[in-house]
Amino acid sequence: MRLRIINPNTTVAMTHKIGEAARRVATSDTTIVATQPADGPVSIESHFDEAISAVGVVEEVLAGEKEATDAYVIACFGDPGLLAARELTRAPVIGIAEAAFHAATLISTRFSVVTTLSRTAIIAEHLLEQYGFRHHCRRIRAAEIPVLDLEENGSAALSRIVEECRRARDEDGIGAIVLGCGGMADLTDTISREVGLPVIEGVTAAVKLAEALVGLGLGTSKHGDLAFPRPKAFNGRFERYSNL
Ligand SMILES: NC(=O)NC1=NC(=O)NC1=O
Repeated sequence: MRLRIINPNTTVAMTHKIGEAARRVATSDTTIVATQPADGPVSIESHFDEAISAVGVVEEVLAGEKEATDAYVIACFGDPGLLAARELTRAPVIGIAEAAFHAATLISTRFSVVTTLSRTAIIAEHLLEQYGFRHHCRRIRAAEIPVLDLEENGSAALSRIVEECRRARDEDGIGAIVLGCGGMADLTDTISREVGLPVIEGVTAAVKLAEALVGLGLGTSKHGDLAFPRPKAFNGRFERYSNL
């Protein structure tokens, strides 16, 4: 199968990191295509960044539809553009937050999230509510690191994430920790060893869920609200979306 993993921000180094993490867990007959939009924010740390990045996600799904793509992963913890992307394809589209929450509830009754900046915590909170996992999550913590610090060798990012994971382990009464950023895709093993709890990271969880859905012959339902958008005219810079 061909899996397109979309980094919704425009930082190529993070796309490569996400792609490598995905390839480490994918089966031998899964081809991973890791991409990012040409236009958009270098990192996603606010509602505004999310809104702009959703257009890039849509562009990447439209591109994937021209290449016989079997599944898509949206590799940003806010799952930007997830439902819009699902309307554009019959393939499964999985967000890394949604995937991580599902995986966490299958191995623990309670989990905490450790994300980047506390101002993005509300985005994860909204997703927990939307996906029905609110009562499984004890707390959404932030290591207070800008997303792109995760790309800086020698930054304090890893130590701050580990510290916050240790606090979650000791204070939250949980069985697992969810890492709240696609940029943490390469940190799972290190953090799990340091903290001594199962650590779930959304990129790898989403890849395996995508493989499972494709293996079951399941894709995005076209009955109801995820049907293809009604053809219509779009004006201005979005004219290319007319009558999709
Ligand atoms: N909570 C987050 O840090 N989300 C993210 N921002 C990005 O640019 N990628 C993410 O996964």
